[in-house]
Amino acid sequence: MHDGVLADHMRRGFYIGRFQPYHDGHHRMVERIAGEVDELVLGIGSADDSHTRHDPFTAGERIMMLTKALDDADLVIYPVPIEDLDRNAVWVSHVRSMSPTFEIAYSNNPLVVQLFTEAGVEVRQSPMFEREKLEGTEIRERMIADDGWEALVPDAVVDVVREIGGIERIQRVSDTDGADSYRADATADPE
Ligand SMILES: Nc1ncnc2c1ncn2[C@@H]1O[C@H](COP(=O)(O)OP(=O)(O)OP(=O)(O)O)[C@@H](O)[C@H]1O
Ligand SMILES: NC(=O)c1ccc[n+]([C@@H]2O[C@H](COP(=O)(O)O)[C@@H](O)[C@H]2O)c1
Repeated sequence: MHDGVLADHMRRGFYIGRFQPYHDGHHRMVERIAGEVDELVLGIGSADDSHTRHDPFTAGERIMMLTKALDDADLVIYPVPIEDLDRNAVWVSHVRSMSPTFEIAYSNNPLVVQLFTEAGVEVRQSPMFEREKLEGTEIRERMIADDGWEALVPDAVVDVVREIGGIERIQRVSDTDGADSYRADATADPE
């Protein structure tokens, strides 16, 4: 089939987040997006970050979370890891180089909105859903306390977090964050 014909009938969106973890706020946003596009690229932002209090989960683990959570959705999804760059000015080109093509970008992140808008990409925002609790930072704090986080993420995400030992990991790395913990001698005297 000719590309132009396909584009006339099918819309593909792009939604990027760190998804640390993928939670019910993200899920509600994707459900809303599903009413507007046929296919959705899910950009796994800061893809190379993991094993810290702020970014506990690897790109692969985040792919598992959102793929399983969206198993029943009436939407074709393409999870694509996107590493960070030092230069915001070329970030949209970087995204495009990694992603299937898309017509609409979805984000509530002001920098992401700014960069896509400057690049001439249509950007759509959504309301924030129950933001007082549907926030990655709040959910990670609850994971560290292992108290009440399960109700704020899709059931499939609970399963993935349990499968990968995610609670033990975030508890452990949140104790050692700030130390150069990948170096065995990080706390040793440099002399
Ligand atoms: N509750 C929510 N309702 C609607 N959109 C949300 C909600 N939470 C996050 N988003 C949006 O989803 C995108 C990805 O967000 P992100 O992965 O940073 O989650 P977060 O909850 O803001 O996490 P963190 O606290 O770790 O920054 C952003 O555009 C963000 O504004
Ligand atoms: N210069 C860059 O690398 C650049 C610019 C804008 C957004 N991002 C990334 O896009 C993602 C945006 O997601 P959030 O809305 O979850 O913050 C983050 O991972 C952020 O680091 C990276």
